[in-house]
Amino acid sequence: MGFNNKKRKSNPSDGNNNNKRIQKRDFKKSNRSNSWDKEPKGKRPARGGGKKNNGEGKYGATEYVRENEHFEAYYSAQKICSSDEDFANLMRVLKTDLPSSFRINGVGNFAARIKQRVKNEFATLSGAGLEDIKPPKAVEWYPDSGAWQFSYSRLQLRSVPQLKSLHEFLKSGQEFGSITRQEVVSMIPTQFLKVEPHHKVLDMCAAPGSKTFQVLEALHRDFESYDPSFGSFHADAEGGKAELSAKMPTGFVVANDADLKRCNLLTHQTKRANSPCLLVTNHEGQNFPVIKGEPGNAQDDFKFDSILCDVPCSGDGTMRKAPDIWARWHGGFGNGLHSLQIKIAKRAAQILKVGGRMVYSTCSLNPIENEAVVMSLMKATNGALTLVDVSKELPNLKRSNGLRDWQVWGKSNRRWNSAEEAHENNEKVVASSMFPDKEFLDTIPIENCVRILPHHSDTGGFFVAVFDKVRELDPEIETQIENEANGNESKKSKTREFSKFKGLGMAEVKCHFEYPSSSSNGDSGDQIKLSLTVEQPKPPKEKYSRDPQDGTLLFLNAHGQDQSRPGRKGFDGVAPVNSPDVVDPINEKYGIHSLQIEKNCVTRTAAGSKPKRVYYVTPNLRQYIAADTRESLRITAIGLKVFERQNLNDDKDSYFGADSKVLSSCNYRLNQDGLFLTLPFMTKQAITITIPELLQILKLRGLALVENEPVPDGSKFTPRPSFTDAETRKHVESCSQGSLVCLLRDEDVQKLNCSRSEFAITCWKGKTSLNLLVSKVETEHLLEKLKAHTRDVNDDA
Ligand SMILES: C[S@@+](CC[C@H](N)C(=O)[O-])C[C@H]1O[C@@H](n2cnc3c(N)ncnc32)[C@H](O)[C@@H]1O
Repeated sequence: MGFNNKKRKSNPSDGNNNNKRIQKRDFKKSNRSNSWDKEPKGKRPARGGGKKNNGEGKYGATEYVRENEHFEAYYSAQKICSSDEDFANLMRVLKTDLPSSFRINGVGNFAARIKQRVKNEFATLSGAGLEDIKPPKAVEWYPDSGAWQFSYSRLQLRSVPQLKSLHEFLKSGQEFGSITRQEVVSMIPTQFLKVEPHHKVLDMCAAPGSKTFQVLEALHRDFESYDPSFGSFHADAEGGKAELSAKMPTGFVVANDADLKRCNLLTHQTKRANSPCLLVTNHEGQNFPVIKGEPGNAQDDFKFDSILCDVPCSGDGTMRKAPDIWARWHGGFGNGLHSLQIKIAKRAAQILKVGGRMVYSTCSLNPIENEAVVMSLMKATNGALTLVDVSKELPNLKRSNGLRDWQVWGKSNRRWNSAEEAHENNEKVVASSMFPDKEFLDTIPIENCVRILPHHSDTGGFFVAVFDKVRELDPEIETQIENEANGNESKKSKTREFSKFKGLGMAEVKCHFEYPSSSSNGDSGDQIKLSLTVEQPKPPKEKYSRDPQDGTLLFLNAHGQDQSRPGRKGFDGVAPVNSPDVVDPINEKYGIHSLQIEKNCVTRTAAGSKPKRVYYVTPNLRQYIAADTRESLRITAIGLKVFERQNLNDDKDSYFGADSKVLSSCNYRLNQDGLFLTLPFMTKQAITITIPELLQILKLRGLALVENEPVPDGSKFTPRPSFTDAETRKHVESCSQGSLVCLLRDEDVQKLNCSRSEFAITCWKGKTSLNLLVSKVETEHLLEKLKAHTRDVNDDA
């Protein structure tokens, strides 16, 4: 047996080192999970052994040895199954590949059609090559057939002709955002969280964001029936605005992760939800900042209604998907992150509102990461939390109860009777909090924890515990949690202070403090080592090279008002942007004054430069970040992009043949993703077109303004047809150059039985042509959707 654990530091209980190791592995996995064409996770040889042969395995990749006597002995001793037979069943299923699964995204009117298609077309697949394979089936416990599971391998998906359309559907659906590939068990915690549209939610360990996406869906659930009316084109524009504000969630979600790269991945994954209620932050969960400023009471700490702690863990519940774990697993596999998991859960309990709900989850089978953490949390919070009995919730979900007793083993695969015994034998990571405290356990309903075992419903393994907060934490416990967090934070601020000169072309002095290992916060009085390094200046980074990390988060402030909170300053103390330059031209161009950009939008910019992108943020989320007067939140993404600067001075000066003099009055263009939000407020730059014109624009990615006038098409000029309808021509003429929106006419919307927003597209009017400003993927999707709608109409006729 070759255990690949040599790099593990001797004291993993602080979590940091192991954390990084596990994060790195997770990150690779999540990248791989984006494609339906790539090999299954874990189909790579584990360093240190576990490989069965070098030949081609079942699905064209190396097969793994899926056996580990210590694993079997450990979990048999933990009695995670009800009988020997049940355990044998578990072991059998653990050694098989995990079926694939996906969730149909509830956001958007398209969801119902997708469900219908899956039910009618894919759930009934049969024929040659599929004899031994069950067709996709709806996940029993997931509401409204919103989640599906199937067992085709990727090779089968690619090569069996009957599966071709399913394969295409999965690929394009994932890319466009109508479905999300997600493990069935990973869908569970958010269901127990019971998010309501008015909830302020914190997802503490959120990347890569599959659960955040579910939270966003829950927040936006009333929004699904929203169909914007457009300022100048709809008789009931005021009604449209009222509907927008009635259906826009008043809640929001803060999606946090300790790993910056993974925060960016999360931003990318959740972009498809088009939500102005999302804030992405980059903190260690255990140190997540407490913001002063509960609405209406600036003195109180801000508390969340719902908190999800999907903590980093050893992940041995994912063995079916990541079979390399078999070779690496040992008796101490679940010990390394136990202390960190407790710290994260305690911080969550502190910043949860009384009456709020918190869900703790892991993809581990291990009681050390599960029941032992729950026990420690319940002890630490001293009655402020109740461990909720959720046996009546999600009634079709097969599960078993939390364990009342368990054993603690070490990496030598020995069982320890106490932390002292383990320490004497050099297993320093073993902590007393890992051992079941029988007396205390008798006082809590630990069986209320939910264990999902892979053989219950042919899934991965998972653990969930649901807590309701029934009273505030005792003040001394609050102080203790706060001190732990502040201790860690103070280390960071010292480093920050010295990197103040970053990017100014001066030599940088970097200070590194090393605290004695016995101290978590450097206050122990033992010697602290300080080392200094001087780094020569690097060439300044290009501004806006990434988005949205660069620059400082600022509130737009059109007329120098709102002095109580003029703007969020960066560490370099830049002042808010001179925003009339931004706000006034946008208002003028799109007639969008009533959106109140200066009040509702934020941007990131460096001193003296114009913002590149303008993001809409819902009022309560804006209030939350505005309350962060100490600027302790490290924000990596926020809100929904509604306008984007069109740079007229670079090589796109004559963008699509537009006149730069005309455009320089407003060089911000509309963003397709934010249309549902901007449209009801627009009184200019929106036109209606016919169905054939829409079809042509989508197919040709634009139309000429004068018949057959050669128009720029990438690097060459090609003649394109023009608009055929006289009314459309009049509309196009009435708009100024730059970005505008094309919509279907009301009668066509009715004819196609679609919503007005479904086929609203942003275009760019140049001197000679009108060009699409929608990505290629989205264009294809719109085309497909338009064809489906017209087919339906023709079929009905
Ligand atoms: C199990 S994954 C979360 C999966 C995510 N909830 C989802 O459903 O997509 C655990 C995450 O915790 C993050 N993490 C590790 N240590 C952390 C800490 N101290 N605080 C917050 N996040 C942490 C990792 O970067 C990783 O993204």
